[in-house]
Amino acid sequence: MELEKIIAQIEEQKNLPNLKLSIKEKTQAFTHKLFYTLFDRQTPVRDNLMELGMDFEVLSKLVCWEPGSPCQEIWNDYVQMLPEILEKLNLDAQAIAKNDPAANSVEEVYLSYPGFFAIATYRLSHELFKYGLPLVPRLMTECAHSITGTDINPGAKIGNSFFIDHATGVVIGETAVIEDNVKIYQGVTLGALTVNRTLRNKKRHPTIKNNVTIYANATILGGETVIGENSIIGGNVWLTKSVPANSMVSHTPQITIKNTVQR
Ligand SMILES: CC(=O)OC[C@H](N)C(=O)O
Repeated sequence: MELEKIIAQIEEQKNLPNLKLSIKEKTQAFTHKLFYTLFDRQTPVRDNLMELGMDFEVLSKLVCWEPGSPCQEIWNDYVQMLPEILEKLNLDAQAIAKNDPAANSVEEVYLSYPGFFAIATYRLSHELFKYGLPLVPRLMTECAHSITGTDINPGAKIGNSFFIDHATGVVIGETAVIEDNVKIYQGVTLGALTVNRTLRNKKRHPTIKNNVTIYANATILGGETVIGENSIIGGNVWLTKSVPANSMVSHTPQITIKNTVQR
């Protein structure tokens, strides 16, 4: 094929108004700068907030191409929300430090816990999601996903003192609701029963009530599935229906152990 034709073909398939990879790169930089502003002692808060405001202006010009969609004016309201978000994040960090015997200090939690970075990014993105800002909240949590392996949709609703330990492979869907003091471990999925476009904007991910613990690799599916408060969901459980408060749910596989020498 002639070079001119190849170029025309590639240009044609990129003919989508929002297909600008700079949006992704700028959102990643914005997410990291926000985290540094909130948690790095050596980062000057005043200067960084100014810079973030300018970064946000650039970003919002890139994503707000539909007339009437909310844009730059969000920033001032968002800054007003930061103390409340910070308070919630401190509760998350305390929940980790309080529950995990491997945590030596709260600094260690802020610096090293992938679950904390994922929750922080989720909480910071959820506010922008609530304002209706296109693309940016989703790209923020995707930035955390690529670093931590934890995929939390910015639309999920998550209460106070949320603890994700180890974090790799956790998936929390867009319409999941998680109440307070919930603990989850690596590989947990809070997902939809079926993936079907007609379920768009419908509640399709589970509700997890207060004080529930969900151990590694448990999969809980469905918008009507409610895990009652104080319940414990064991590792590898596959659950598609509700369980009442104070339930202990376990998966009991048969494991056979034989001596390889005696047989
Ligand atoms: C987490 C999950 O269920 O994902 C499936 C699909 N993306 C949905 O949101 O329904």
